[in-house]
Amino acid sequence: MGSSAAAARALRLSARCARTLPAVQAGTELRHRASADRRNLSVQAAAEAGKLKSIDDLPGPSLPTTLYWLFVKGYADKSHLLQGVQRSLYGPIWRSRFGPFDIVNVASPELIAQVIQQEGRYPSRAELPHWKEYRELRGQAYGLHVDTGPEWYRIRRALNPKMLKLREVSAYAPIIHQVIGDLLRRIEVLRSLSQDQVTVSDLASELHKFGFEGISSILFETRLGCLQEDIPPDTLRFIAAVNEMLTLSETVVLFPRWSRGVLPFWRRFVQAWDDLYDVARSLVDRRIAEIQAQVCSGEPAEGMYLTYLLSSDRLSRAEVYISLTELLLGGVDTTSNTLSWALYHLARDRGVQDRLYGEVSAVCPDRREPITEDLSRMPYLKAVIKETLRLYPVVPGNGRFVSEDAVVVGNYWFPKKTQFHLCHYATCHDEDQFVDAEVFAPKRWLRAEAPGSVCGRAAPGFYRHHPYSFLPFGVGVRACVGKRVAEMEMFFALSRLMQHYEVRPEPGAPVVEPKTRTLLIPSKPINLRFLPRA
Ligand code: HEM
Repeated sequence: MGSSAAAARALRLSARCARTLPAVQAGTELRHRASADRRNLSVQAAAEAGKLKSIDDLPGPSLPTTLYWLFVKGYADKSHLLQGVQRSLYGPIWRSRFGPFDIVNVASPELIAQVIQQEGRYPSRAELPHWKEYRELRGQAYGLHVDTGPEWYRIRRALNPKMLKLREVSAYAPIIHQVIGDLLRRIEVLRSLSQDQVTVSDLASELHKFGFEGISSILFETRLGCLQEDIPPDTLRFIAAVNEMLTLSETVVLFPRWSRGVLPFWRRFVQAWDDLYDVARSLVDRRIAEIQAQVCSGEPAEGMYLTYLLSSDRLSRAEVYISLTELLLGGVDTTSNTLSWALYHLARDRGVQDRLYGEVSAVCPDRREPITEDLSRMPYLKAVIKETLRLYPVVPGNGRFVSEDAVVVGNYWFPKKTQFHLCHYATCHDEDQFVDAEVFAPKRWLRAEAPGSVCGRAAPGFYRHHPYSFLPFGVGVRACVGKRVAEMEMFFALSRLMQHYEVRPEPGAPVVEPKTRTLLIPSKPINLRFLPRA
């Protein structure tokens, strides 16, 4: 264990030495520091003058109250709902303490904006001591989620260009369409095997395979065949490991280090991470071998994401492994759950589905595959995805660990190293921000439409929600690196599914509520009927 941790440290040190910040950047950093110091002095002065309250003045539940809510009232897997309950009890900012956590919850867009504005140059979501411990145990690089400060930023800058630039991401359209073609064939097979010849059961699990195939075809430039009849064992292993790791991550962090050998959680957590990492590493290695073979035979080594990352030479091999593991981890459940919820609502709302179908067939007649340029003429398609993410933000609560400076939020002063929890689920479901907040109404996102009613109720101010009340991909330099890829996958998949099928719920299908397992996921299987369009 000691030697692998030392290897990781050596790797990080050598990376640091090789990439000393250029003078210009250092200058900017000094200026940034100076202005932060000035702000800090005025914050400190205000606090000392007694104008500001302190963290100890915040309202919030005691430990027994929290335990009561979680385990007696049953909010343990519905922590997204607890945000709204606690906001109504304590107001838009409150403190909760639980095990090793001491958290300041923020549940109004104005206060969330204040936290983000003070997040500093290298924002951090949360300290993940148990993820760090695992990486040190295995001698791996830290990667995006664990690394902090300039080290995080260096990795992020290497990953951004082929993920966040629209022009670059458009190059992935053909491969995404190929994968969607496989999804359509898979749906045909599943329908034909079902009792009534139209139902696809547990849609979310099928869309997980689609999500895995989609993102890995971009990242690893390899088709894995996740949507074929015989699903590759590594795909199943990865999907199971994501579930296990995310579930255990919430538990492991509560227990002290000495319990690692006594309780079963840590061992299972390590095994889940091993599976995630091994799958990603073997995909990277497979592609590297292909590239080497291409180069040896004089062929140009062309590719998409991984080829670019390797050839840019900005990350060490260990950093490439962990970055690809993290991109894969971020890119499967997020898009697949969002698509599941979108289809779930479209099936229940014929009006919305007809309108979406009308838009898709007007822009892409005769089932023409949409191209990136078509998307600017599909505002309703975008509105459907936005509305889905508003009702079901996959990341229902985000974090900011403000480590560099003291900050002021509301009229409270917080010392540095305060952990903030940004309650996005609560703000997305806030009636003050979104009229008829619990109703699936994509048209609320269409600015061109005259303000009217969502469900028969007049709604002046309809569109005027605060921009920080809806941040499904986060915000600022730390925002989701896969946003553009995710949107493209979801826009194309949904429009092609609409071209081919009308979706309907099973007769007597139950209402499916979301539950929290770090991410917001369906609490029961979603089964839908896929009726072929004429
Ligand atoms: C519906 C789809 C998705 C949603 C709603 C989503 C949402 C988010 C959110 C809220 C964050 C935190 C941002 C912040 O702290 O401000 C995040 C981070 C991240 N996402 Fe996504 N995501 C999605 C798809 C993807 C995809 C497809 C990928 C991979 C290609 C991905 C990879 C990541 C990574 C690696 C991070 C960490 C970035 C960092 O810490 O620098 N996500 N995502």
